[in-house]
Amino acid sequence: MGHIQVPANGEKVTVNADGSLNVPNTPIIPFIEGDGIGVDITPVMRKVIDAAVSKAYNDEKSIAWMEIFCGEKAAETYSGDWFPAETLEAIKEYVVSIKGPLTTPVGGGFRSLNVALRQELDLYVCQRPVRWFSGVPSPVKEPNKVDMVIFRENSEDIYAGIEWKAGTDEANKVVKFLQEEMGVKKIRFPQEVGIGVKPVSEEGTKRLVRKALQYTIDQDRDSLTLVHKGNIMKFTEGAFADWGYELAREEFGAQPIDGGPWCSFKNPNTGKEIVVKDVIADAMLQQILLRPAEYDVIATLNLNGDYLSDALAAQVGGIGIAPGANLSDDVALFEATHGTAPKYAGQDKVNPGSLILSAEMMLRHLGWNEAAELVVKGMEGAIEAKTVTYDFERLMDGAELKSCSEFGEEVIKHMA
Ligand SMILES: NC(=O)C1=CN([C@@H]2O[C@H](COP(=O)(O)OP(=O)(O)OC[C@H]3O[C@@H](n4cnc5c(N)ncnc54)[C@H](OP(=O)(O)O)[C@@H]3O)[C@@H](O)[C@H]2O)C=CC1
Ligand SMILES: O=C(O)CCC(=O)C(=O)O
Ligand SMILES: [Mg+2]
Repeated sequence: MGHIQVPANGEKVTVNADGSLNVPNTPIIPFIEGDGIGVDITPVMRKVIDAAVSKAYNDEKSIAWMEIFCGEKAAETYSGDWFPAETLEAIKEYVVSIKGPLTTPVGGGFRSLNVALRQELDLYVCQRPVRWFSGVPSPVKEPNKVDMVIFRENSEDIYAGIEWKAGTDEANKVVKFLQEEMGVKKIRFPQEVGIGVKPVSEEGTKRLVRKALQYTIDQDRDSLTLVHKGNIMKFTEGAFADWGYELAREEFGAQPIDGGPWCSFKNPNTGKEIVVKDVIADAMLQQILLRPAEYDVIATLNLNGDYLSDALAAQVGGIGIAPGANLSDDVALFEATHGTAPKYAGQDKVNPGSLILSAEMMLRHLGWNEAAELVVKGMEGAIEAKTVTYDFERLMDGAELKSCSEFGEEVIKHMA
């Protein structure tokens, strides 16, 4: 049964044949409130975005928010269905939407609702920009040197959840197949072993790296780094790097540097050199701490991207301020990097910055850059005034502790 109420005052965003968007003055934007702290941060995000849009366009534009359901609120609304079909349909039909974090139901048949959403909608890019806002407390000496954009492959890898529990018939069958038909002798304890599969394809890799390189060109960035553990997992992570370089050479005309595999090409818009390089994943975790200025756009596999996102976020203030987007060729679903932080749920305490900045990305995606600029101005102003939530307050000298909703009010105040 349908539970989505379509706002009467709004219109749909549509996609043109060339992939660009038609954005009406009152676009209908579906939102999922989210579990845990979703109840705290989502209303604050909406209020901040409404204020920015109203101010930027003199009330000539506004967002017609449309609540859609997933996770715990869906289970309550749809008699136990955590993942309603009409939610998926709405995300597809309305093209641009935003979500709060989701918990995975225990025994609900889903490994992760977030991963399921990405898979069902083929949102193959997880784009996570990481940059420092002046005044944000950081554990590193020069957080201003961190300015990277992660393109995390969002549909493949060990993250796809193809695995079998130890001791089950399925796990035993896979082990038997590997040993008897594939000649595998390296399974250390074959009797009681959980076993997983790591699919990484040429098509999946190339479509991700293509998006990352196009972004590098469009945003006039300096380099793209392929992050992988190909020295150990040669045919999955190693192939990711090989296919990434191949794409750079074949589709972007990159030429090898000193015999390769690093290569470079000229940005067709600016003539500036773009370097395509690679770094092994464990070394990358050191590099981002010691030499962050050398890294710009990053393309990586699903699990590496998950780890890198939180590690990089920590360098610029933590996951309370880390935004993101899940993208296919036409659908965009914006979401924070963090999860449901259940211990803080309903306390009006956490930092809504991550979801606000995810919505700021959404405004830019809609072409509403003036409103996006106001959001950034408001965030910068609130942080510089040291009126911040607990996560920043505990690390800042002389800061004034604000609740989640009060921080939202501060952001709005500083848009003026
Ligand atoms: N996309 C999604 O919907 C995601 C969902 N999840 C799910 O969320 C649940 C909880 O995961 P968990 O591993 O605890 O990770 P979380 O990201 O939910 O929280 C970990 C810690 O990060 C800090 N934190 C998170 N969000 C904020 C915020 N808005 N403001 C300030 N600090 C914040 C808190 O740190 P401190 O304690 O130091 O204050 C918190 O305890 C799991 O079910 C997981 O699967 C996880 C990641 C993404
Ligand atoms: O889906 C989840 O529960 C976790 C996902 C996650 O950590 C991420 O996408 O960064
Ligand atoms: Mg994560």
